[in-house]
Amino acid sequence: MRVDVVSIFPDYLAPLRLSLVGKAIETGLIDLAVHDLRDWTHDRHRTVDDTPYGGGAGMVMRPEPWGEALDDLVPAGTDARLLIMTPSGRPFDQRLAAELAAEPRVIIACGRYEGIDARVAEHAATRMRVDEVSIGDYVLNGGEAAALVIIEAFARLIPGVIGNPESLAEESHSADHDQLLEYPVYTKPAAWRGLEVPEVLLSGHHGRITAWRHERAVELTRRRRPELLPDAERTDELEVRPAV
Ligand SMILES: Nc1ccc2ncsc2c1
Repeated sequence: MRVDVVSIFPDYLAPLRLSLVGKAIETGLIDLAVHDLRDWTHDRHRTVDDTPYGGGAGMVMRPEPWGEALDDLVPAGTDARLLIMTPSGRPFDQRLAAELAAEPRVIIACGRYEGIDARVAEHAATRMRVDEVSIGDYVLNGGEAAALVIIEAFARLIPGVIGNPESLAEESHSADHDQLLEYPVYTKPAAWRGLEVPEVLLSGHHGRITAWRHERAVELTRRRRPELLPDAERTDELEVRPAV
């Protein structure tokens, strides 16, 4: 898979050369190229922003550098998927991560300031698939952190990137795990600062361990993310219990 990232802070993407994604790059599973948007400017100050039409605070990223960058990175007739990082985008989730892991080519546009001129997405959509994507409802200074999150999330799903693919199976939000949150995990020592590992996990009884883990996953999901519960596991907190 080829991944291009365009940003005015390309060094922000340096961590991608480390750890899991870095290994995938070294082994050739991922071909990563990070570009400085200012390479597609032509004025002395390498200007990438301007004041917003209609007024308002802040600055907007000019369309011309983005247009030229995408022209160079995605020649006519190339099949590519453009992800534009923006707080007003569709929520990023594991389903989208899995979709992206299967793409041959992904370009990630990291917006800054008040955002990128809307015509960039509109024009790109005439010749490639475009998704405006958000990693959550909070304030960041730009899209670079989001690009790091999204690349890690889909890169680890590419076959061969993770050593043991079985470890993908039971992770929180994975389709194999009914979208439940992951159950609590423990390792040695069996007792630590007066806290014991749940006895069932030491029992060697795999059926009981599996059941206990599912119960803990449902309990955790019900408490922290009830909207993720499958219908079969939903119980109404205010459920009226018959008087004894
Ligand atoms: N502030 C903010 C929040 C989410 C997000 N996702 C991609 S860029 C971005 C920026």
